[in-house]
Amino acid sequence: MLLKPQSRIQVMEGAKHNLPDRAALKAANAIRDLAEGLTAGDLLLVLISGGGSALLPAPIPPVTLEEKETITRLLASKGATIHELNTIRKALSLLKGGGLARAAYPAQVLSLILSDVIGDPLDIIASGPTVASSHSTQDCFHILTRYNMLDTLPQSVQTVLSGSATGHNTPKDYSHVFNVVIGSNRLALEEARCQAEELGYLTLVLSDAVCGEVSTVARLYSLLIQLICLSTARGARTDLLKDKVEAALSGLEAQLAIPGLNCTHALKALQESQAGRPVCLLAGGETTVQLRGSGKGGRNQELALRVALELHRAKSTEAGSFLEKYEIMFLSGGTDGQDGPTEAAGAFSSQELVREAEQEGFNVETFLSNNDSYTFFTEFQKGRHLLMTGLTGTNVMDVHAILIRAKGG
Ligand SMILES: Nc1ncnc2c1ncn2[C@@H]1O[C@H](COP(=O)(O)OP(=O)(O)OP(=O)(O)O)[C@@H](O)[C@H]1O
Ligand SMILES: O=C(O)[C@H](O)CO
Repeated sequence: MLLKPQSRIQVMEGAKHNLPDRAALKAANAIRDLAEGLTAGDLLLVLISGGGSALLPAPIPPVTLEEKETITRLLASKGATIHELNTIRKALSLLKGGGLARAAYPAQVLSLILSDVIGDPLDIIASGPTVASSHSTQDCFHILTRYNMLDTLPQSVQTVLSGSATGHNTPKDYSHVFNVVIGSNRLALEEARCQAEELGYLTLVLSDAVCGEVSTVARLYSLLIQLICLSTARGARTDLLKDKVEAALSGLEAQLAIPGLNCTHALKALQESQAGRPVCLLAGGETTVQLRGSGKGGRNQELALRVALELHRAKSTEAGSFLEKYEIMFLSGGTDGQDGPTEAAGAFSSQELVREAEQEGFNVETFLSNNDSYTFFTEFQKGRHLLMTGLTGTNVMDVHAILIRAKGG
C-alpha cells in the first residue's frame, strides 16, 4: 500500500500464510488500545473481510498466541468447519466475538463487512469482532469433545473457557454498534446475473450457498445440464429419460441439502421463459475436496475438471446424447483470485474437453485421482482453460457459471 509520507494511516501487516503471528498480535494490541481510548463522541469505522481471524489475534491471558494457533490448526486438520473453528477462536479472544465493539464502547461503531462465509453469519465472518457472539461455552466444549481434544487442552485454555461462562461471552449491550454486509456471494452473483442478461442470456441464480464434496456437486451440475438439454425434446421416450435424470438430480439435491437450491423451480422458470434463448445458470459457495493425491490444484479447478468428466461420461448415455445439440461451458472461480496453492483463480471446461484432452494424450481421470487439476489445466492447450485474474483483494467465496446454447443458435 503506497501511503503519502504525511499520511495518518498506519498500515500493520501480519498473518502471512493466513496464520496468526507476532506481527498480527502487535497490530491487534494497537487496535485494542485505540478502541479502548475512544469516547462517546467518537465513531469507530471497521472494515471486516475474510481472513480477519488470523489478522486479529488477541488471546485472553493466560492463553498464549502459540497455544491459540495450535488449537485452531489442530481443529482445522481434524476437518472442523469454519463455524466450529471460529466459535473456539471467539471464546479465546479479547477482540473476536464482539470484543472490539466492547473495547470501543461508548464510541459508536460502524462495521462494513465482506462475507466469505456461506449464509453471511455476522458473528462467524472473521470471528465477528463487532458482533455479539451467538455461541456459549457449552458450544465450545461440544466442539472440542467432537474432535477428541478435551483431554489434551492446555490448562490455560481450560481456565479461560470455564471462566468465560461468566465473563466474555455474557451478552452485552451492542446498541452502539451497526454491522452491515457490503459484499457477499449473493451480491456478486446478482452482478453476474445483470452482466449475463445484458449479453442476452436467460439467467438464473441457483444458490449462493453451494457446499458439499466437489465430485457430488459436479454430478449435480451435470444432471441439471442434461435435464435442461432434454427439456425441449418431446415424446414418450424422452419423457422417461427426463424422469430418470430428474430422479437422480432430486436424490443429489437431498444428499447435498444446499440451502435454497431447487433445481425443479429453476427448470420450470427456464421452460416458462422464451424458449431458444441461451441459458446462464449461476451459483456460489465453497465445495470441499477430499485430498487423496499429491497433485497441485484447487477446489474450483477440480470442480471444472470433474464437470467436464461427468459431461463426457453422460454423452455415452441415452439422456446425454442430447448434449450434442448444445454448446456447454462451465466455469468455477475463487473471487479472491486464488484457488488453492495456485496462482489461478479457477478454470473453465466444456463437454468436449475430455475428448480433446484424450486426443492430446491427457488422461483426465489420472489427473483427478491425484488432485492434480492445476497441472492438467496448465499443460493442456497451454493453460487456455485457466482463469487467471490475479489477486482481487477481496473474497466472497467462489462463483460457478453454466452457459448452455443450442448449436447453430
Ligand atoms: N491439489 C488440490 N486439489 C484440489 N483442491 C485442493 C488442492 N490443494 C488444496 N485444495 C483445496 O483448496 C482449499 C484451500 O483453498 P484456498 O487457499 O483458496 O483457501 P480458502 O479455503 O479459499 O480460504 P480463504 O477463504 O482464506 O481464501 C482447501 O480447502 C483444499 O481443499
Ligand atoms: O477469517 C476468517 O475467520 C474466515 O475467513 C471466515 O471469515
